Amino acid sequence: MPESADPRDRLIVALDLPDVAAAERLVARIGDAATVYKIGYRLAYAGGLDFAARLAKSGKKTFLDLKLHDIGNTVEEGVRSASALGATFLTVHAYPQTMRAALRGRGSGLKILAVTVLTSYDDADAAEAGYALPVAELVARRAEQAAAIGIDGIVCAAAEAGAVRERIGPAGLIVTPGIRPAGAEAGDQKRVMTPGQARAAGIDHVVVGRPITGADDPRAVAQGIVAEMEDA
Ligand SMILES: O=C(O)c1cc(=O)[nH]c(=O)n1[C@@H]1O[C@H](COP(=O)(O)O)[C@@H](O)[C@H]1O
Repeated sequence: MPESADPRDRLIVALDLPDVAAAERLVARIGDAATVYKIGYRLAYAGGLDFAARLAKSGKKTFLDLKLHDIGNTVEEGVRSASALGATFLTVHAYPQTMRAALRGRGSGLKILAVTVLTSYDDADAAEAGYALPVAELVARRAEQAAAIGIDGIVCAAAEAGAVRERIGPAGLIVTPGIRPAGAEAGDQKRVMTPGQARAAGIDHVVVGRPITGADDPRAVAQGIVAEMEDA
């Protein structure tokens, strides 16, 4: 994994907020304590894509969490459009057909991250959805396929980081949501670790939303997460 020059780059703040005004307020409150922001469904469908382009132009790194999965042509052209927004990261679901199409469509500077198994899933959820493999095996299988295809990074739970690193090698990125500072509510996250545990497991970036967006002092929480990973 390429050592990040700036430890703040290890934290990706999920801007899961109702509108651009709220996102602008949060980014301003966090200030220089964070450098990477993720725009997902909630904000993307509320003007967040234009905001993401502006945020990138302002010098922040942006992560378009659109979790693309469709027929090849639609994924390829969708990634091509997304590449024009100046983002650093974009998610697709880790289906081989989708991953191949995403690589065909991406512009320079955009890293494609493949979502293996959502961190809200445990083995029972995977079985309910019709997957024969337990989560850990499905993550490993998808990481192996992603590496063979040439995908830039993997989204998984920190619990799977070791198995994923074995399959993608040192250069691949491991990005882990489902991160909670000690004592924070897990909510709908089922595969959870603290920032320090995740860093010790060898991840490159953590994704954190509600512990920051819901905090009285979001800047302090962001600083604490970065510091905890520095100490791990
Ligand atoms: O692709 C993602 O970012 C993602 C993948 C995954 O497996 N689990 C997951 O929680 N996420 C996202 O990471 C963020 C986690 O938010 P919090 O649970 O509020 O910290 C949300 O924006 C999720 O959409």
